[in-house]
Parts: sequence; C-alpha cells; structure tokens
Amino acid sequence: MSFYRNTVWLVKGLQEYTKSGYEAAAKHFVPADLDVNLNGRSFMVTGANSGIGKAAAQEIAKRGGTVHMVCRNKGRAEAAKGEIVESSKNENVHVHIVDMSSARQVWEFAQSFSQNNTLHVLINNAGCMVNQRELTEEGLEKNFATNTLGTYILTTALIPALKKVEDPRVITVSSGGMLTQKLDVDDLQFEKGTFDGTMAYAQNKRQQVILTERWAAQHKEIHFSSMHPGWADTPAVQTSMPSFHARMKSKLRTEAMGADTVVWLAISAAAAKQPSGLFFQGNEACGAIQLGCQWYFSSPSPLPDRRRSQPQVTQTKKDVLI
Ligand SMILES: NC(=O)c1ccc[n+]([C@@H]2O[C@H](COP(=O)([O-])OP(=O)(O)OC[C@H]3O[C@@H](n4cnc5c(N)ncnc54)[C@H](O)[C@@H]3O)[C@@H](O)[C@H]2O)c1
Repeated sequence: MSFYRNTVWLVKGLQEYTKSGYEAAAKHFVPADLDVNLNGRSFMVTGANSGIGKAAAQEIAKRGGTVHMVCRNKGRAEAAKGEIVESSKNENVHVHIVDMSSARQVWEFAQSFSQNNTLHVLINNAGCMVNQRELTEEGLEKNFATNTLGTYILTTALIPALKKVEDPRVITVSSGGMLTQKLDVDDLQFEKGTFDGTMAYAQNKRQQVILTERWAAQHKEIHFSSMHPGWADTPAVQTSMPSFHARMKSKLRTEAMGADTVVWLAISAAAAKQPSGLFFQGNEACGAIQLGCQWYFSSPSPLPDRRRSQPQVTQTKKDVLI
C-alpha cells in the first residue's frame, strides 16, 4: 500500500466516512425515496444477524418486505430474527444457515433456494477481515473465500432466479478501503510475502467492485451496485480493527447510518434510475474517491450523491484499476 494513498484515504475518511460526514450528507437526502411499501418483494441479506446487515434487514422488514437472512451461526441468527420480527411486526423473516466461506455450502444453498423461493433483491453484506492467514476446509484463504468467492458463487447462482422477477437488484457491500489497493490478480490467495489482513480485505473489496461492473455489463436485466457504508460501529470493526475502533469510537456512524445507502439502493425508485454497475458512497462529497481519482477514476467529479435527482455519474477506469 502506498503511504500517500493511505494518507489521502485516511484524511478524507475522517471528514466524510464518519458520523458527522453522514449528517452533512443527510441534509441532501430525499426522505420520500425510502417511503416504499415492500409487500410482495423478497430480499436476501447475507450476514444479517449483526451490524449493517441486521440494520438493513430491519428497515426492509419494517416496510413489509420478505427477508431471507443468510447467516453462519444459528443461535445468533435466530436471536436477531426475533428482534427484527418484534420491532417490525413482520413475520416474513426467514433464517438460512450458510457459511459463506464454503463454496460448496453456498452453491448448494443457492440451488435449493432458487427452486423453492422468489427473490427480488440480493444484498451481499457478509464480510470479514481475518488478520492471520487461515485456510478454509476447501483450502482457500479465508478472506478471499468469504468476501470474494462466496459473494461470486451466491450471486451467479441466483442470477437465473433474479432474471425471472420485476426490478431485480444486487447490492454488494464493499468498502472505501478498496481505494488503497490496485487489483492484483497474480496472488489471489495471498501466498507471496508477509500476510497482511487489511491488504487482503482491501483486495477483496476491490474485487467486489470489479465483479459488480462485470455483472452489470453481462446481465442488463438486473441492476447491480457496490457501495461503501462509511465507518460504522459494528462487531467487525470492534474485533478486526480494535485500535482503529478505540481511536475512532465517538466518530463512527451507527449501524443504521451504515445501512442507509444499502437500503436506498435496495428499495428506492431513484436508485434503479442510476446506471447499473456503479460504486456508491453513503455520503455526499465522496472526497476520498475524488482525491484518489487521479489513479482510479476517469473524471474528477464526485460519485453519485445518492439522494439527488440529477446525480453526477463517474465511471471507473478499468485499465487503471486492473
Ligand atoms: N463497519 C464498517 O465501518 C464497514 C466499512 C466498510 C465496509 N464494511 C462492510 O460491511 C459489511 C458488514 O460488516 P459490519 O461492519 O456490519 O460487521 P458485522 O461483523 O456486524 O457483520 C458482518 C456479518 O458477516 C457475517 N459473516 C462473516 N463471515 C461469514 C461467513 N463465513 N458466513 C456467513 N456470514 C459471515 C458475520 O457473521 C456478520 O453477520 C462487511 O462486508 C464489511 O466488510 C463495513
């Protein structure tokens, strides 16, 4: 990681990925965008038992949508489901136990789900930052297996089901951390050099953004987006980045703030009017990307402010990215 790139990302992140960054951006939001009745629409949220995924599931359930929670741990999933049902008064909340780091489990789940259910929106939210190099039972590096391969298999396996419905969408929760890395396709398993979990995570998040662009190009019937939720106070941040969490705690967004753009992308008519395949940030100025755009983006203009009727759209420059 370049020192300069990291510094730019951190300085702009302090201004824009924090709670105050969210509050400044929220002045331009259009509340009516989220005033949607989701009765009859079905949403799958991976990693829905905590943090951003649970907050997004809650917002969807509150509006009457059917929620399929894809979680690894049955006890935690059922507890979260209970809270969501209680707060939303919506009984259409279902738990599916799947370890997203297991390619076999993800594939088998997606096949059986598609045969028995309808799906309108897939939210790829489950993610991890494992700081030691660990392998899954299938012999894959764990961050890659969870963040990239699990997301890839679930999405591609559900594409036929998504193509059968009206207004299908896929939202992938990436991270602004991906801006610190160019894609490195030569070492997807992080076998070379000293292992760095933060770098592996940033590579995976970059891979999710590029997959989103590729899916959008290949499957025009489906609306794809990737996004950065800002810096939110969630279990992942507390456990995987304890010193960052300790320093930033008072500045971090709430889980609901982190989920806000996910929900907007998943349910609003305004989001569906955006071109498919873009990367969104949850706040207005998207300055880290703007500064990073010398390397990553073809135009110095901001990424779409998701609540404006006439957003500026910035496309990624693939030759620079790759
Ligand atoms: N919180 C932030 O500041 C922040 C910033 C950028 C991106 N993100 C992204 O947001 C997403 C949600 O993270 P969060 O911050 O809410 O943390 P979180 O820990 O609350 O949520 C992560 C979820 O993923 C699930 N998960 C992890 N590995 C899994 C596996 N193998 N199988 C099934 N589920 C698995 C966890 O159980 C949990 O429910 C992640 O993709 C993360 O990378 C978060």
